[in-house]
Amino acid sequence: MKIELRHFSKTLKKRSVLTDVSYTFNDGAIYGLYGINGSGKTMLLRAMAGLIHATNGEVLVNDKILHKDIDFSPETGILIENMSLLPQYSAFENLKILGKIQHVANDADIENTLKAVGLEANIHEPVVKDFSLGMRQKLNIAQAVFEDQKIILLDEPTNGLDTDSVSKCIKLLRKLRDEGKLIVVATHVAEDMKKLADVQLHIVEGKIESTERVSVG
Ligand SMILES: Nc1ncnc2c1ncn2[C@@H]1O[C@H](COP(=O)(O)OP(=O)(O)OP(=O)(O)O)[C@@H](O)[C@H]1O
Repeated sequence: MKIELRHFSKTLKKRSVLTDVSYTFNDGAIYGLYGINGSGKTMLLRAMAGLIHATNGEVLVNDKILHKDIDFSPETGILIENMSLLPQYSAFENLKILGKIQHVANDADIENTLKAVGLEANIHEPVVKDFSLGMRQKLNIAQAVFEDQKIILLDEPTNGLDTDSVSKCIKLLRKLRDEGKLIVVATHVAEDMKKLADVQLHIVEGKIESTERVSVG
């Protein structure tokens, strides 16, 4: 798996939100996008997921150009802000319904993923009625990974999570990394970045200002 940005630029309302970004993301690593609010982390994830069109340049997923050769990669799992969960259904049912689109995950996969994110006690509770912010976030993480997606793009996955849950999330992502997935996580929390990312990308004003390969657990 590989995602390649080639001179990717995006202008919104006459403002450049991503400027000439070129970078290749490879599998078997966790990449951390780190930068202040508004620096362009979410936009970069959106570009990689095929959720925005380039003003200039292109994104290739496994050498296929997004919006030309393919619209999006079916092997990509995403957590981007304002995800919609079905409020009247339980965590288990939400994943079951999503899973019907691709038929990759079975009930055991769903239960195992919900356990890995720390939702085992709550999987059959109605979502909106009973779920806290952190519980909803865990379910968002679960939906991004439960179908064995080879590429996982997560925007601020630790938002709303307590310390134990952050550790669980990190453990899960490292396990997936070790299985050979390509993982990209955007965060403005320096501590999470240090614990998680094999490669840190510092995003400043819509550009990758620097990259650093570090060695984590
Ligand atoms: N629909 C839009 N129209 C115009 N500008 C936008 C739009 N959406 C986002 N932007 C701008 O794009 C820039 C990058 O936003 P982005 O959401 O990628 O930042 P971010 O690094 O993810 O920030 P945060 O840490 O707050 O989530 C910001 O300056 C933002 O104001």
